[in-house]
Amino acid sequence: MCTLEQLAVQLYDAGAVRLGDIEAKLGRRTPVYFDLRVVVSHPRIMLAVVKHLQKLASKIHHDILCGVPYAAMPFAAVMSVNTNTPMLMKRKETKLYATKKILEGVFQKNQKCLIIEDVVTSGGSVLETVDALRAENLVVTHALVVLDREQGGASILKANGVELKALFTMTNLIKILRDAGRINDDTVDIISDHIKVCQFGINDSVG
Ligand SMILES: O=c1ccn([C@@H]2O[C@H](COP(=O)(O)O)[C@@H](O)[C@H]2O)c(=O)[nH]1
Repeated sequence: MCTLEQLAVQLYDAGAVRLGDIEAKLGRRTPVYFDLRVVVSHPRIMLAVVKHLQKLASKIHHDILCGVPYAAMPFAAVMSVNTNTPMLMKRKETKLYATKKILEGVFQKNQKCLIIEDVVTSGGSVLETVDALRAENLVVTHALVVLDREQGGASILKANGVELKALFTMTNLIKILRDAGRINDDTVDIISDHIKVCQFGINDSVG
């Protein structure tokens, strides 16, 4: 299995790190955006991400997996197959005809569901999935994420009874990329300043 440092560089070289003045969720601006959707085009990187997620998952008791739609669903699907763990698919919107479901897949009340996510900023996307799972009497205590942007999402999730475990934090990812010569000190400073200033709290709208 490659190291997290090697994985960070592979993600950067595959185009998963976008730098500049970028529009993020709800019209907010960010100097860095992580687009982990590119990983579906790189099976070896997919496998590397998933193996690291599986290592974290192996320390958390769970019966079933659920990826946050849509970017994390391929990660959850590959983990499910590799570890022979059933998975659920959460829809963004409830299906309007036939089954009228928000969750697809077979599950039982009180099963422990482990959430898989690509990036956490405010934690709002993870919370939407937590709410849908808990509404169906599944037990959710943990979420795994590839990147925690360290903008308050982990604390908001903790306040909602969900412990977040990340492969990378923003701080260690940009340090790895700087040490590997992919980004310079100025970029590191701009991103670090943004993270300090752009924080979410439990009273902010995280939708
Ligand atoms: O760099 C980023 C930041 C966010 N995303 C996507 O947004 C949500 C996470 O934002 P929350 O505020 O925590 O809901 C997540 O589902 C990502 O897919 C991103 O891709 N890259």
